[in-house]
Amino acid sequence: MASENPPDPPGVVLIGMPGSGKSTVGKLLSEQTGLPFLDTDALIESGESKRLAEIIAEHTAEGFRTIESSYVQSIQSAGSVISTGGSVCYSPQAMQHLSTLGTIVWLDVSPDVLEQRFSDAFERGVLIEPGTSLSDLYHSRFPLYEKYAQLKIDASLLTPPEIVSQIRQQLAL
Ligand SMILES: Nc1ncnc2c1ncn2[C@@H]1O[C@H](COP(=O)(O)OP(=O)(O)OP(=O)(O)O)[C@@H](O)[C@H]1O
Ligand SMILES: O=C(O)C1=C[C@@H](O)[C@@H](O)[C@H](O)C1
Ligand SMILES: [Mg+2]
Repeated sequence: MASENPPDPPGVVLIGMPGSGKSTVGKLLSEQTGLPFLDTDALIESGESKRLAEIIAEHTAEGFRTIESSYVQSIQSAGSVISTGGSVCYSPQAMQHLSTLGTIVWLDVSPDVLEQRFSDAFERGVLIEPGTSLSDLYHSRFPLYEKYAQLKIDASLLTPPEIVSQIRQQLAL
């Protein structure tokens, strides 16, 4: 787990698997704390004027990672709540930049629960190899999320308000 001191001003950066609740929890945390909200997936879609699935289809998974990394590195909003895309963990440069914008909080949700939340991973444009399960993806990304997270929330059995409450308590927000 990363151990850098939280940045000032106290932003929050949410990372984790697709479907782990980063966007849902991020919006709620922003509403409760008054910190501005930014979703990097929305930033990319708006910048490219295309849906994520279209961008991935056009540029391949590797191309999407490069695009995502570039958008994330352009963010200047320290002191915000930033919900990231699940694949941002593949870019060390993006993760380094995010660590200057806020405390990196990992919403860890088990593959079983993720499966129940959505079954259309391919349609959503998740960077997952055909024939690979969400569970495989979870286990392959686990070490990356663990490496960059400064705070891990075991979020499988919690509601969004409960997750927000834990984050606020842990970060004194
Ligand atoms: N704690 C939770 N309990 C139950 N359902 C949840 C929880 N958090 C999110 N959800 C639901 O799971 C789905 C995915 O949530 P959300 O879009 O916030 O995930 P995400 O991490 O932002 O995914 P992505 O990486 O694809 O952007 C939504 O339908 C949302 O309502
Ligand atoms: O986890 C992933 O591979 C992704 C998650 C989404 O949030 C998007 O960032 C994109 O569709 C890739
Ligand atoms: Mg999201």
